[in-house]
Amino acid sequence: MTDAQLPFAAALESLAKCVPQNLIRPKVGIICGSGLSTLAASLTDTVYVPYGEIPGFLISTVDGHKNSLVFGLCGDVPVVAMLGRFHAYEGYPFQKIMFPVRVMARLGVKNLIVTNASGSLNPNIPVGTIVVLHDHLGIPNLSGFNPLLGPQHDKKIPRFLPTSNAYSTSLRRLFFHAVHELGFNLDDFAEGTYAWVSGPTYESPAEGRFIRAAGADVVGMSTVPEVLAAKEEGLEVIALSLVTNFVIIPDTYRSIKAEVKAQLEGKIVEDPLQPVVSHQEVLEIGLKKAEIMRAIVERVVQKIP
Ligand SMILES: O=P(O)(O)O[C@H]1O[C@H](CO)[C@@H](O)[C@H]1O
Ligand code: HPA
Repeated sequence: MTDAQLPFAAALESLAKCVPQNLIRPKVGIICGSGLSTLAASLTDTVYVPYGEIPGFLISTVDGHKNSLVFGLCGDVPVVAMLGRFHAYEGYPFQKIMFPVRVMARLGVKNLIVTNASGSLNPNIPVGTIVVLHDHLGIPNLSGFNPLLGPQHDKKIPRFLPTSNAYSTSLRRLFFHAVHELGFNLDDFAEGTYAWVSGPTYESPAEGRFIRAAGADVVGMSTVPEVLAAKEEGLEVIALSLVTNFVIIPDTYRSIKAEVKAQLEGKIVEDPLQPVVSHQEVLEIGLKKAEIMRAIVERVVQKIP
């Protein structure tokens, strides 16, 4: 499928039928990451449209993703939020993963707030930190799986999209002003580079070490396709990553050979518990921190000129 075959007209028509006039031209779009669907909880006058009722939309199969587009007011600003997103590891093609962003752009959205859950690779960025992305390292982009590969579907969109300016400096500035105005300490928030991996496996230690060495601070399995589509559509983008776990990157490996040798010498060898990451843990941190994220996102939306 190419972008030209995506059902834009049908999606817009179906939304126009169920969303009232005062909400159908949202100014800001929000994508809620894993466990972060409550970001839209403070919207008023809400209208929920299940993804299943929008032509061209997929169904997220991941826990913590709610499968509705919600239109509503944030103060007096009309916004649209995706309660749940689509990931490549679900077996979905990139064109379809990016489709909702392109629909948002056609509805009139000019600013996109993308959120996600991520693992930290940086010892200075603890679990629970909200990281404002200033760059990304798209591992699939570098290995022949750039989401924008394919025919140029719209001559108005540049064939060679620059990405050095992917993350809006003005929205990032608004974010830190919002943090300050809400009484939070700026030093509790971080700025960093997001490594995008395809998933669905969490990183092996060697993979974690590799992307850390390449300069990433956090890692996740989403966001970059949406950001690329948003940039193609001319949107301003801010991406907020909630660190839900540390990527396990031991300095040394436990030597099973040494342990067996010790056992053979009659020594007692402990078998320590080896921690592993789980999506449950990701969702739990999301639940704990979503309220702070919601308050800041709400304030940022109000401050967008
Ligand atoms: O990026 P979001 O959708 O927030 O979710 C993150 O959490 C899931 C893994 O726990 C992956 O989907 C990863 O990308
Ligand atoms: N790795 C990749 N994606 C993630 C992680 C992680 O450690 N945590 C949440 N999403």
